[in-house]
Amino acid sequence: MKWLEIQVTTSQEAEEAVTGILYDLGAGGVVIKNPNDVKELAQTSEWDYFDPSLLEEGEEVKISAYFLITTDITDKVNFLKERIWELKSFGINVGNVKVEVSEVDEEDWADSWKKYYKPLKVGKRIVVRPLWEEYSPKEGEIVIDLDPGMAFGTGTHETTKMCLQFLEDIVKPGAIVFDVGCGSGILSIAASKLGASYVYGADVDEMAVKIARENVKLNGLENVEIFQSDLLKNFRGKADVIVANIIADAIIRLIPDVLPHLKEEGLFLASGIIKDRFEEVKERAEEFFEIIDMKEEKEWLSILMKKKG
Ligand SMILES: C[S@@+](CC[C@H](N)C(=O)[O-])C[C@H]1O[C@@H](n2cnc3c(N)ncnc32)[C@H](O)[C@@H]1O
Repeated sequence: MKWLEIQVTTSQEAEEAVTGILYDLGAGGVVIKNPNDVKELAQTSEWDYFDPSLLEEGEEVKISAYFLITTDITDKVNFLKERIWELKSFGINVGNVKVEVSEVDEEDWADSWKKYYKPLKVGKRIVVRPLWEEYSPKEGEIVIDLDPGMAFGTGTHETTKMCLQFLEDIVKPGAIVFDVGCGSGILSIAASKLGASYVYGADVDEMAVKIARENVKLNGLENVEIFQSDLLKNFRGKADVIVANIIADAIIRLIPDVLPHLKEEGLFLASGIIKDRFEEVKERAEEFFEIIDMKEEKEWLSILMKKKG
């Protein structure tokens, strides 16, 4: 299968914002090559082998986004350039920006991020282990085996990390958990390993459903069911915890449907909210929920809510 790649070379400072723009444009996948992440990983990790050539790269970040070949790429590139120009006008140093478009085979990019992806400890107990890496768990650790393929959810993104940290605290033994927008299945798998009695995870994207199912199998879990759904449409029953790590627009659309699917004392964890959109999400959420906790990393927010008293 052929894809169109838009590769943006930009500064460290603009990485998050440019990545957000590429996701907004509907990228089917985004691969970020940030030499600083690799350097940090090399210093802090305990892995036996590290490809030294990865340390030789400079400071510039390369963000590659992949689009179906049918996409009108000229419109996307023009929109991207305008938005980058806007960032500049807000005083963000975007560096020496380069935007390049090329045609690539799926196999070429679907695997290219793997060398940047190593076992990752998130929160107090969870370790996300890419399928191709060895890891010996320490006492008390919960290991999630994962091959995210082209689905979102490696555990490295702030929004996923914050969800995992929250789940560690809120998933009680025997809980029923709904994972809306499950991507690679990472949060569903985490919920199951944290003691949930049953987990339902769904994604609108067929590819994500397939990948999540494979990851559930890989982890040998029998209490996680993955299916296709637009938000909560195909979910039945009520949950103790509903987690949704999607973009702000989807969260706003989802909010009114959450309450009928939540048990009386249930918790709703909404993530993937870019700070600029917080007020909008909060206003809608507070019609139904009380915000009881929040986490913030870089420009992202995760909000924990319970039914209004
Ligand atoms: C940011 S990713 C989160 C993946 C994973 N849950 C994680 O935390 O890493 C958002 C996921 O939501 C899915 N998604 C977007 N809109 C959706 C919708 N309307 N209904 C269900 N899933 C949706 C996307 O396909 C994507 O897999």
